[in-house]
Amino acid sequence: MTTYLIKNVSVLGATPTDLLLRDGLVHDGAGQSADVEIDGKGLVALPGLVDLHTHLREPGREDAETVETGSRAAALGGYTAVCAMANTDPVADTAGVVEQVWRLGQAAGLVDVQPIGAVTIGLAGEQLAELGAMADSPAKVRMFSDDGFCVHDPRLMRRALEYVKAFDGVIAQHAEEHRLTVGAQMHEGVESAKLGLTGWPAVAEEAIIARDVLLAEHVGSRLHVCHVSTAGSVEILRHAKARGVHVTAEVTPHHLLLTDTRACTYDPVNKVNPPLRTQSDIDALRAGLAEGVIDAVATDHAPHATEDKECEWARARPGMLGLETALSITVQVLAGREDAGAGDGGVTDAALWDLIAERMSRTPARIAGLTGHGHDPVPGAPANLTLVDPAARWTVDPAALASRSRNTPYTGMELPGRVVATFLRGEATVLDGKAQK
Ligand SMILES: NC(=O)N[C@@H](CC(=O)O)C(=O)O
Ligand SMILES: [Zn+2]
Ligand SMILES: [Zn+2]
Repeated sequence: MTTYLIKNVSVLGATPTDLLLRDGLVHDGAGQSADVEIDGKGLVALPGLVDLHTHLREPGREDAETVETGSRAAALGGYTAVCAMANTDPVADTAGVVEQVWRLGQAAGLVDVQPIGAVTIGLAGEQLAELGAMADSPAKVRMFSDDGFCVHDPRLMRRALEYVKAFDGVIAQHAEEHRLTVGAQMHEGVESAKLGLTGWPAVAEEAIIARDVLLAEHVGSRLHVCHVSTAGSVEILRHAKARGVHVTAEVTPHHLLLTDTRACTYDPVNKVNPPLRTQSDIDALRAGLAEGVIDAVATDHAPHATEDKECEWARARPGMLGLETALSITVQVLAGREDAGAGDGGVTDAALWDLIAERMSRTPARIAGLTGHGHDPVPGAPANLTLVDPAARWTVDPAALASRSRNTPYTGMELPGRVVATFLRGEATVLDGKAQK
């Protein structure tokens, strides 16, 4: 196995050091030699990023993404592990399907692919799926979600929360009161009124989060809230955490940056669930993320084939790409925030890099139970890490993305921070910004 010596790299903004990667571990590189030497000057070493919410589309929609193409996009984005959502075709609601996805991830060898199991059979919200069998499978599923749909029946949600306690599992909820979002096309507010499109009100998300934190408290289980998008949701989560409820939450990069005014383009690349909200929601989400009321940034990478996106708004599927842009967007959003203790976003901005490591690697690894991930790249740690050039700016070109789909909302935007290299158990998956497989 190739050994790597990374010279003069700043680990999370600290004074530059040399790191040696050998036998899948990080070692002190001082005075060492290796097969490949990397000039780390001006680069920041972060723990490999961990995504709690990725749609890989295999099995079923391999024309939009495969486990392999999605894994490549993830590695290029600085990720070493992704949690693959269950809304495939067939749905990942059996031990057989989750094992298949897990094996495809192993075969691709670019990131660790951790399948998420469905909560209910076929995501239909009627009968619990075989949660125990999925937990016992080689994929060792610990997180379950009907994402795309909400587990609507409170009795079923309660039973799912109770069931997964036996193996320290967690239910990840797509919080949407469907009866309030019938026909919804975008956020309900001033912009939807102007455009005459049916709105998806904030209360449809908040009502389910409020119900679920109470259920989680009642049964003493772990709840995770997917793609939190409103200021009111942040308030409910703050309240629940103060009460000691075992709830965690994620926010996507697009909900931290983009607003519902994007709908006026009628370009379905801006259509997503939950919908893009308002600037005051963004402000509350950013504050919640800095404060820790929101635990993690998760991409909700949702690739869609051209025919499902390049059509009229009402017919288009919701969802946007995220893996290859998440780190840059998060740096842009967090750099310079005083409440985050963040400085200029440069190589020595230790407060920023620590916050990024916390929200994009350590905490998501802990929530998903991925014990080999989320460790700072210091001697003794597993060599799952990424090297970022904070001074490099790049312009998003959909044609240059590794994802099989093209539905990025960031086309033409110039973003800070470029992933230079990613290592999975000491093996380079990305070098010089290029995928190695
Ligand atoms: N986020 C989306 O708009 N779409 C997701 C489903 C989901 O995350 O709810 C998808 O699978 O395409
Ligand atoms: Zn969802
Ligand atoms: Zn999703």
